[in-house]
Amino acid sequence: MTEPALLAVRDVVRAYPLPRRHPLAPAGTVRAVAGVSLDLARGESLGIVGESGCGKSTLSRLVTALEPPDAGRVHIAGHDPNTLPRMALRRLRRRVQMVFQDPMGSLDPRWTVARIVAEPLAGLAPDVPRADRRARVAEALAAVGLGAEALDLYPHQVSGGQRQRIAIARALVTDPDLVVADEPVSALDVSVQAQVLNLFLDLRARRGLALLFVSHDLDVVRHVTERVLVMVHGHAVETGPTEAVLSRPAHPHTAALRAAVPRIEAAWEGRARARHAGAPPPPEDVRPGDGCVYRARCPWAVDHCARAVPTLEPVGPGRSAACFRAREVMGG
Ligand SMILES: Nc1ncnc2c1ncn2[C@@H]1O[C@H](COP(=O)(O)OP(=O)(O)OP(=O)(O)O)[C@@H](O)[C@H]1O
Repeated sequence: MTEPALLAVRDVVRAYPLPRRHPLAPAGTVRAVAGVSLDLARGESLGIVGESGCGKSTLSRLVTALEPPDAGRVHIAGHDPNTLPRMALRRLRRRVQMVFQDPMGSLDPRWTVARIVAEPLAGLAPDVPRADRRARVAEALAAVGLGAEALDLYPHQVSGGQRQRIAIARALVTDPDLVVADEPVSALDVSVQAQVLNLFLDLRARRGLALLFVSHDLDVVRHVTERVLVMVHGHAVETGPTEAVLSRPAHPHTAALRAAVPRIEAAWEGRARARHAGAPPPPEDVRPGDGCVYRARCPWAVDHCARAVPTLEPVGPGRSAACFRAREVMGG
């Protein structure tokens, strides 16, 4: 019998209530993820890219079963985590771990490194005897290049790069098959970003780890992933081998992301600031069933794009794009 895919995601949808602009305004929802499918095999790496607010983080919460989808399904190693009994869900969670953007925010400042890294073992792997936990923690720290001297330190006593290594060690301690990393280097100094990215590459090679890597930074995704999925307003609009997609985009949004990195960066930072001040309003130009999600911004849009919704169609080896004019965008 063939082994099921490590991760199989089909048409997942996740909607959130919109903040009301006025008490009398009708309640609405934003579809943060609007019907995305993806597959990931053991040892594979997939980058999820797109602008701020396109649904990358929501998608990563769905695939790690931190949230259930409103529609569609997520299967991890053949199991739907949202229907599993509690003990079976625990066993499955060991196999999928997450690394977040801000290690300062995701590591408890009152806990030692030893306790932080051991935490998933206590919660998800109660079968690992207490006496063995410290050895497992030391092994996970060694895997990220930290020695036993780190065990009794607190997060504020180490550098930003080391904090992210600790977060990665915590993700590795249950010996997962898949790590989902959500912007894991964007809070780090540029000088340490490369070290952490190389650590992900190294861990993949040594442990056969599958990696789902969320980032707004195309260069970062290019460095660490073999395949990429580009999102716009909750939709997957292009997917395929990373190098092929980023060097010769088939969707106008991929081309815009690639061409306008400084502009996108500025917008990303602006929105990140706005989010801290309160949730930014979602784009007004998109309604489900209202033609192509990208058409309002698309330099290539034609009348047809307002009448029909493009679906992902093959555009090359292992590649697909959701654009009626993909072949023209590719210049072929
Ligand atoms: N818990 C939530 N409650 C309400 N709205 C949410 C929630 N999480 C996400 N959203 C909304 O869903 C949309 C997608 O957000 P998400 O954080 O998934 O995007 P993102 O691409 O990861 O953005 P960023 O790069 O800024 O993190 C946004 O409009 C956001 O405001």
